[in-house]
Amino acid sequence: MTAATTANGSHTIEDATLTKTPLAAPVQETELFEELYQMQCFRTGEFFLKSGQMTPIYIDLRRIMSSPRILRMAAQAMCDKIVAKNLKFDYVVGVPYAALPLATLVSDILNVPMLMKRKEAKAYGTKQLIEGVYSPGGTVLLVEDVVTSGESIRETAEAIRKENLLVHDAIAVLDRQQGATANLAKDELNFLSFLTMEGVLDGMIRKNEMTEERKHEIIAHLAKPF
Ligand SMILES: O=P(O)(O)OC[C@H]1O[C@H](OP(=O)(O)OP(=O)(O)O)[C@H](O)[C@@H]1O
Repeated sequence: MTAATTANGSHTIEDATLTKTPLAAPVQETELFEELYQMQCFRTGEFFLKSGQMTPIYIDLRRIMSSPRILRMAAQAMCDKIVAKNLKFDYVVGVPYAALPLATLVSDILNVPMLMKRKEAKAYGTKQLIEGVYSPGGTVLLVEDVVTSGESIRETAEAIRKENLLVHDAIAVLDRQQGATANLAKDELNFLSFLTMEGVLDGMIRKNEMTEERKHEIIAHLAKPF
């Protein structure tokens, strides 16, 4: 391993001994839905989101860290999309906190270095908001678990751009389809997801846990501004 020092004293780590982990067979949407369903990641009822909005369906992907196999499958699904879209980046950053385990695996599968963005800078130590080894001008790919408004991605991109890093793309396991794509485009962020809310609701219909009528009610509810 070699560490190259740049003009401002930051480093890049180059490890010629690392090779990319071969990608497994592409993950299918229905396959990942089934695993998330079995892990009880989809809950109907009344829940409140970060935005304060009530939602009749809550999607909790934090649960999957308790299954290394499913966590890896979700990361692999994003990697399939990253490779298919030919996204170019030098670092992977998870949107804290829920996406950190996913970002770690994306970094591992694609053999691209990871950085970590803190929610708040510490008042001691180096006081850095972005942890890890990087060079200004590098490009970051943001990784999320579930996206609602896209605000958490936007905040993370803003902090990263302040460090003179570039961000063009963000990818999530699941898009709740509540305006994130359009919101993020305003900040010149291209947003992709592997699963969608509509896909989840269709999966729940297949499980006889939802009717078509209820699906349309939920989609109409989620389309309301918040
Ligand atoms: O698109 P948004 O409207 O920003 O909502 C999505 C964000 O909300 C959740 O995180 P949360 O804020 O609950 O924090 P956590 O990841 O620390 O659990 C989720 O993990 C996303 O980061």
